[in-house]
Amino acid sequence: MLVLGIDSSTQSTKALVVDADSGEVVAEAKASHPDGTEVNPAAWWEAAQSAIGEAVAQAPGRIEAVSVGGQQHGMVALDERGEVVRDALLWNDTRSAPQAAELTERHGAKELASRTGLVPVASFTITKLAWLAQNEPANADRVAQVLLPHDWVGWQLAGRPERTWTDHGDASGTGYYSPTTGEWLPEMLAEAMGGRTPKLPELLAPNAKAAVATLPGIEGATIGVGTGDNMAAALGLGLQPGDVVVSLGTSGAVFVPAEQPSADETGIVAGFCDATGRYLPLVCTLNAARVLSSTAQVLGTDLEGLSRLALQAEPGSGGLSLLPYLEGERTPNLPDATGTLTGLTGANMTPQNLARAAVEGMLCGMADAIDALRDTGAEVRRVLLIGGAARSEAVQAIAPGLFGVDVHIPDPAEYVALGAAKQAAWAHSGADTPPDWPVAGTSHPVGDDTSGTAVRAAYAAARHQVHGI
Ligand SMILES: Nc1ncnc2c1ncn2[C@@H]1O[C@H](COP(=O)(O)OP(=O)(O)O)[C@@H](O)[C@H]1O
Ligand SMILES: O=C(CO)[C@@H](O)[C@H](O)COP(=O)(O)O
Repeated sequence: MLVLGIDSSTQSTKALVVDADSGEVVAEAKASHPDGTEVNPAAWWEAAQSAIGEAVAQAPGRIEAVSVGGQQHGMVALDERGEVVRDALLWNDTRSAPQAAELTERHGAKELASRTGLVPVASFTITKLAWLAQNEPANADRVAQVLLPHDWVGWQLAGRPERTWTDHGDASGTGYYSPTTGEWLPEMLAEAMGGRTPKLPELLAPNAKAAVATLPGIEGATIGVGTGDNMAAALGLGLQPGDVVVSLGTSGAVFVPAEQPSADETGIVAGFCDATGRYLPLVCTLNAARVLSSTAQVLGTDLEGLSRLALQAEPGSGGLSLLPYLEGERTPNLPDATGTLTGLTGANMTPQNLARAAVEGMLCGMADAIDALRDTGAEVRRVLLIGGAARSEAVQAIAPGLFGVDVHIPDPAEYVALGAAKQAAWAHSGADTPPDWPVAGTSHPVGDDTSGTAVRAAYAAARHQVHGI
């Protein structure tokens, strides 16, 4: 039986056709999304149709089920007719930072963490809706329903039926959902929207059959409930207790499977649900893979060239530290920050040191995130490194020393789309548990590499010097 998994993430849509019995990927395709932190969802649909069309054309049979994993938190506001009211504001759009601060001021971080699992930052959907209500009231008046990116793409696959739906994983990133009760908090949404009460999608179980596809090429396929991209990656990897994932895509996301919901009032760890009915505490930065591509551009090289240069420099980059807040930052909560390179001298300002400082700066943020998860009681047995930038040799070589634990690199694959495919197979089977597909990879033991301690100390000192934290 063949199933289709879709990853509608920040930079692109990926489609994988997977053999549901073996977990083997039999066809795949990708289509780009436009740049920017506000995007017309029509661009996601165009990319989805293109990637699905190409993948399905290579598939050796009929697609029985499909699911969508999508970038989390994006605000997709629809009017009475189901048309988008304005371009979606994405998770990495920081304009709603003042609304996040207002919400926290009004309710207190402790209360919000215990009610919603989150302390608001500009990424979360609720702050974007509050921004809309305050800045575009005429648009806010037209909002009849709010969806998340994966909800919207799944709804298009089904031919835009009357019913809309979502899952608990992606719902837990809105700020108007309770991970402890598993229900929406419509009063939070109404308050953020100045008393307006848009409809919310129906919350479905992780293995629900949500709808039936109408898209030519996959007509009649069961549509699974879908989920957020990080929840889909966790499902695709089949995590064991103590497995911490560091996902280096547009965002740097660090997460671990958990049996209980979390409520971190510091706001560093977001208390999300996963895509199996359990939980996924997660720390997310705005700056990951693009730190490397921007640095490669400055150095006049490509990503392989950047990796080669970085590996020619010594740990510590000759005294350079890069605070990589190129898009502002979410963790730490510095929405207006810019990047800073500290420690420059005539002697150390080499392409090799700059390249290594970019890799170290990106990974130091991830190492801080692993510590934050540990601080909430999470067991850290090993790190699994995934996402586009995990393909970099320099990243693979430098990560174990900075993280201070063994790093496992699952074979390069689209784990979000694979998790979505697994969810589709689960929904189609009606089984109690998702299928167990093998994931191959290579281990990079930390050994006696202690160079990371000094690198992280220099990075922390630079952050303290520049941002006082
Ligand atoms: N070999 C590599 N080295 C470093 N970065 C890479 C490499 N291959 C891909 N990337 C980066 O990975 C990013 C895409 O990763 P992906 O996980 O697909 O992101 P997203 O899910 O946010 O769309 C791009 O920014 C790309 O430049
Ligand atoms: O905001 C978060 C998680 O809270 C991001 O992880 C988004 O879900 C986007 O992911 P990528 O496109 O970078 O994979």
